[in-house]
Amino acid sequence: MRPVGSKYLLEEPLGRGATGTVWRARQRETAGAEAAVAGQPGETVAIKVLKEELAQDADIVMRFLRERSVLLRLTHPNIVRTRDLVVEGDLLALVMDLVDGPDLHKYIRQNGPFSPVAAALLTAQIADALAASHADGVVHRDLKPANVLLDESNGQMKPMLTDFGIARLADSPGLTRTHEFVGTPAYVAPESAEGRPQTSAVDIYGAGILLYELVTGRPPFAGGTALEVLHRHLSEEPQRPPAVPEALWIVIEHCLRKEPDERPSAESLARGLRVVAAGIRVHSSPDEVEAALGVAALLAPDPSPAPVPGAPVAPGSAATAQAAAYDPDAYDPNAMTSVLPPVGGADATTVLPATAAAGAPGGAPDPTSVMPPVQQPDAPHPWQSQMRAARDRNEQTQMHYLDPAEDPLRRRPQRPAPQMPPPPQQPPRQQPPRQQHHQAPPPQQYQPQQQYQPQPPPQQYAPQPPQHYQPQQYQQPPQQPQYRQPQPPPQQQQPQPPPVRQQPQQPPREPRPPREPRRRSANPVRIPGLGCLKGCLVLILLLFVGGWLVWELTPLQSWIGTGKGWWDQVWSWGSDAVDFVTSIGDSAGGSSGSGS
Ligand SMILES: Nc1ncnc2c1ncn2[C@@H]1O[C@H](COP(=O)(O)OP(=O)(O)OP(=O)(O)O)[C@@H](O)[C@H]1O
Repeated sequence: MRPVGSKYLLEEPLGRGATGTVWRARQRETAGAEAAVAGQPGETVAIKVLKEELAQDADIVMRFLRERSVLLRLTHPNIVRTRDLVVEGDLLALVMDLVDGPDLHKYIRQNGPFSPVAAALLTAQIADALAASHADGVVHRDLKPANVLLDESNGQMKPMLTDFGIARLADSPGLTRTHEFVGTPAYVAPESAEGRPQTSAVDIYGAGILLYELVTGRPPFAGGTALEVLHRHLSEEPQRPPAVPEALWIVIEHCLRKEPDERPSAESLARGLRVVAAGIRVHSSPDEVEAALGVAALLAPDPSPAPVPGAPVAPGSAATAQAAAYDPDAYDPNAMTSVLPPVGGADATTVLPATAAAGAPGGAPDPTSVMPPVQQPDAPHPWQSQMRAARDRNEQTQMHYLDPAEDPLRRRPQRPAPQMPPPPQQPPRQQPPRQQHHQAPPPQQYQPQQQYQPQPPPQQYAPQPPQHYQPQQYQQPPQQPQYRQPQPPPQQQQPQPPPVRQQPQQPPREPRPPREPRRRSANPVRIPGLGCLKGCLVLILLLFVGGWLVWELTPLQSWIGTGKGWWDQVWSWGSDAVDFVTSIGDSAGGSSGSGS
């Protein structure tokens, strides 16, 4: 079991999605005032741990924190409640209510399609959730069966919409750099596929696709590559399958209009679906049947769709005025966030930039009252302070980079360098700045096309020559080639952004002089022991054995005509030698004696 912050323990994974893994988890202690739901120790919750690559991206972390108040305040019987948001080191997690039941995608795979009545009633509840969030200015943008959980806890199936706010992360380059397709092609509205202005109508389109899938078991535009599916959304008119009653088809067809301005509001959709459900039952009254067939009258185009913050809005559309209130030129997520009422108590208020509180002191959100936050030019961004505060609050298992030179597992014994003339001076190496995720870059401008158009990968992830990623700690003396980096050729040194965090400057180490080349041995053949007494004895032994072999195995004996064995011959040679030495001694003694 893994702790998340100080308050939660991850127990087992429930599922994995494009943006992270959802875990069943347990509350260790009551959460602080910054959480929307304090919870009780021992309580079971669901925690979505965002993918590491997202959590390591300062831009996404900031985005996530900005979404905090959006996520925490969304409460509706058909919306999975977000209880808390955890930032711990490189971990980013959403704490949610645990829903006891499968998601709609799994349910359809296991049980097949719903009856038209059940599908209409289920989608009506999802439309209720959408109506509430749209009224709050929040567009889901990733509506699909996998994001609808079926709460079966009370003996009946209640659809619960989840993953609000996660789609906003998709706007960040953090996802597009992974070359994954952000969003699910089968559920993407034509305007999103084209990068056209988006409003809450994208959720209505998603609801239409979902309703179609609930009744038929598959979405209308599926199969083939993602591009083919997107193309079908743009160009193909869906055909009514035999399983879909006519009244229900009228609703689906209105939701799937290519032009977003022709789609109904979520509220109208919910009402229309209930009317249809009443008129397509087995025992419907003639009036109910007639009302169902006349449902088109209830599905008038939404006069004021909620704009997606940051998305360009079609000129002249009803959403233009609202969107203009957010920012006429570019999307400033802070402006959006600053209008949101604080959630969760006193601490939550500090989440918001100070200027935001003045602009929107709680209460119902009103997009027209958005006050852009006033920022001091050199002051840290309010969300940077918030990010730091969140990290500090949750910091438990911080990971630290360990200099390999200081790593006791990697460090080599250092011998004193021999006294050598200094090597020729190397030019100082250019140290590339290392992107630190603890400090965030300024918020990026929202690009609506970013989600579906290939983007050049952002600089911090761009493939670089290896020397651009060599941190200073990897500088090692020349005799440790495994840590050496190749000298960058001058033309490869590209201009780099200034480093966001200064590393403490380490005094430059003296490069070690290259080792003196090893002298060749004077004994290239390397006879063992040669040059010492042992060597002499070994040599004598070798000569003795060699002589024996030559004596015994060659016709040398017969040539000399001794007929003796090796030992006898050696003995007689030895005796001869002794006699010779003795005779010399005697003759020397005799001559000296005669002389005297
Ligand atoms: N609050 C929750 N309670 C219980 N189970 C949950 C909860 N949230 C998600 N799950 C389960 O976890 C699984 C993964 O959820 P996730 O939202 O990551 O999946 P996804 O919607 O397919 O992914 P994505 O939308 O990121 O592509 C789902 O199958 C869902 O059943």
